[in-house]
Amino acid sequence: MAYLTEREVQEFGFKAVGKGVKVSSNASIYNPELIELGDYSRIDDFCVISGNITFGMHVHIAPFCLVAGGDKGIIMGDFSGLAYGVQVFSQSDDYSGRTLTNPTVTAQFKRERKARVTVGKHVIIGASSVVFPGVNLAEGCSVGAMTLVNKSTKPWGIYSGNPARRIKERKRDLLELETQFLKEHENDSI
Ligand SMILES: CC(=O)SCCNC(=O)CCNC(=O)[C@H](O)C(C)(C)COP(=O)(O)OP(=O)(O)OC[C@H]1O[C@@H](n2cnc3c(N)ncnc32)[C@H](O)[C@@H]1OP(=O)(O)O
Repeated sequence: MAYLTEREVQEFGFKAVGKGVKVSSNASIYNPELIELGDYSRIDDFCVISGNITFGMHVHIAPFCLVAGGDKGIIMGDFSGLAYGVQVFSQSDDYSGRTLTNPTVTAQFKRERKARVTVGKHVIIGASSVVFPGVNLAEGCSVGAMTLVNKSTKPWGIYSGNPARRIKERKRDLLELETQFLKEHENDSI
């Protein structure tokens, strides 16, 4: 994958950018002045990243994801990630028929639902899943491929399906590995 150089990342105009951040030269980034990227976070090819967004450290966005932060924002915690083709929305049109829809129509004829999305620490979301506005994916959850997450989750569960259901408890072994990993990498410099 072709990533921007460290200097290009620094000069991109992000609100904040940590060390070791990688951004693909094939990603589409809008409103960089609203986007904060934590240490070692990585955005891969053909993603669209826009609006108010905060990534913690070691956040990974795999190819073909959409992260649409809008006004309300999307916050992703440390060590969280989106697999291929995940779409996270912080706003959506009114599908009931009470208003007009789509971005070619002015705001007075529409009623968009806008609400912040939070993706907790260590959350991983499987390929081609969709996350709706207002959802809080609590710390430690994993989400199976092709899942529709339309409601907030409780911590450390494995969720899948349409709509998402808690199918299993997620192990917390990774917390011990996190401690070891951070210890091993504490002297890394980039
Ligand atoms: C960066 C990268 O990782 S790139 C590759 C991206 N990887 C992915 O997207 C993989 C995500 N993983 C999954 O979807 C997995 O199936 C998991 C984590 C949801 C569950 O895996 P396991 O814990 O091994 O569960 P298991 O395979 O036993 O499935 C349990 C049940 O849930 C069902 N199920 C599993 N995954 C899904 C899913 N994504 N959607 C709907 N149902 C599912 C199974 O069919 C099974 O149902 P059954 O009991 O009626 O037979």
